[in-house]
Amino acid sequence: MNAYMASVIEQVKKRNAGEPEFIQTVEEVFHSIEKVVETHPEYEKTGLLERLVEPERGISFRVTWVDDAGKVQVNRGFRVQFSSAIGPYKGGLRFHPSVYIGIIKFLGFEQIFKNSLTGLPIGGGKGGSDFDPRGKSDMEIMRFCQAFMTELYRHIGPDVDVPAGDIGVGGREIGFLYGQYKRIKGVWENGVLTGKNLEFGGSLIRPEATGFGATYYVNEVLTHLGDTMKGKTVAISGFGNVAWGVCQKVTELGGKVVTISGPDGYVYDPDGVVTEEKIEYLVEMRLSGRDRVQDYADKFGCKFVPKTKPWEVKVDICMPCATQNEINMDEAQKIINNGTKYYIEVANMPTTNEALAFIQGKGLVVGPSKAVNAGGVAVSALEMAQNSMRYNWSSEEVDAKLKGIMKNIHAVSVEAAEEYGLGYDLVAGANIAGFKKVAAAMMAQGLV
Ligand SMILES: NC(=O)C1=CN([C@@H]2O[C@H](COP(=O)(O)OP(=O)(O)OC[C@H]3O[C@@H](n4cnc5c(N)ncnc54)[C@H](OP(=O)(O)O)[C@@H]3O)[C@@H](O)[C@H]2O)C=CC1
Ligand SMILES: O=C(O)CCC(=O)C(=O)O
Repeated sequence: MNAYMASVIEQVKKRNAGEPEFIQTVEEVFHSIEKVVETHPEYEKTGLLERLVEPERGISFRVTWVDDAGKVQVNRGFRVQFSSAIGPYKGGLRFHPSVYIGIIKFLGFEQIFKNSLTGLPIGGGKGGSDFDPRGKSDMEIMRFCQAFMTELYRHIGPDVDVPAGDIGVGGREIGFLYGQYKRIKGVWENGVLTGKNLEFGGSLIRPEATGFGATYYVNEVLTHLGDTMKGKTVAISGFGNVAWGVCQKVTELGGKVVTISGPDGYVYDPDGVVTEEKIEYLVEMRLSGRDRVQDYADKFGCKFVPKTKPWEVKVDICMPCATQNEINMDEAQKIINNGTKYYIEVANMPTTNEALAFIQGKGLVVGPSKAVNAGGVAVSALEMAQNSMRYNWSSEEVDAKLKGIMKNIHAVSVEAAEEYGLGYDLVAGANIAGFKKVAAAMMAQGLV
């Protein structure tokens, strides 16, 4: 790596010691954009990379709430407003016990480039809490969300920062958060959050957008390579919001998802998660708050493998849909041994940098998460547009726009990789295309 970029990485490591996920994503992006930075000496003169890796603003706050037993609970809340170079900060909220500032910064940094790739005017941000929703009653979730928003409201707004869902945050939580925002502000500003229910300004297709978008992206890859989804077997991890959207769209396109997974293990369903009943059951399992995928195997009479990830199953396409760094070198080796041809990241940063390089080195076609899962935030931006217009598009209209956005993300990634002589490298292409737009906006806006 060139001296300028190496020195910025050194600084990132020093300043953010104890935040390995954040350091990992910075290294991953820098690895891809080296050739771009080399042809733009003005980036070094203006400290562009140093500015890019430092959030514009970050807040950490106490969230005090009372559980059903009357006991006072204290959690930690975060919002990192990473970059407003191309639009208001935009990105989800994650409620999970593993959340700490390093997770929020890694997700916020990824969001900058992902949001840029959508072609829509949205900057990068992310937030969340170490609150564990598992086993909590609706009332506990509501009290937590109200307490969280009681601090967050002063930092967000439809033209400032627009949070949405991520792991542990779905329509129910967004509803409680919006109710509290409205109560405090006393105005109808539903563009402040996305992922809302339809009755108060949500967009059709938002719940399924990440999974649908990911599948549209895979379809672009297959078409580009003269292949098709028809008859393909697909392994996925996770069983949440993203996973069920993938199951539904893969089925529609003629493929078959044969695995799902949870913290308890994975399910192998050779007939595929293809019927409406099975897909609806995934949604039910997630809403139950039990976080157990074995329930699916028990209900539909298929194989359950405890405490194991699904990558040992032989399939044509692997699509990790659960969480960060779920694929390390051991899991990557299994994917290679199975002769899988397409490795498509859907969860945010599901692959360690070492495993990603290994998989790419073995010649698999790799779709990077920033590009593949961008359909979720893209439809969130369409929700913002509908809220501003005080109007709703039909599901056909939103779906057509989503399809167009995913097609374009693939196309600009291909073009960017080719421009720098990198061939069909979708990882580098996505990073370069996302970065170039943000860098151009930063250069035009002066030293901020
Ligand atoms: N929802 C959206 O619109 C978008 C989501 N994504 C990404 O897609 C992925 C799946 O999201 P979603 O469908 O909502 O999630 P899921 O409902 O599938 O839940 C994630 C799963 O990952 C498990 N997990 C294991 N380790 C961790 C960890 N360290 N942190 C968090 N979860 C962990 C969780 O189990 P356990 O709780 O037991 O650990 C849970 O089963 C995530 O990476 C998310 O960031 C990306 C773009 C948009
Ligand atoms: O819809 C959004 O604003 C954010 C989705 C998200 O958190 C993500 O893209 O990882």
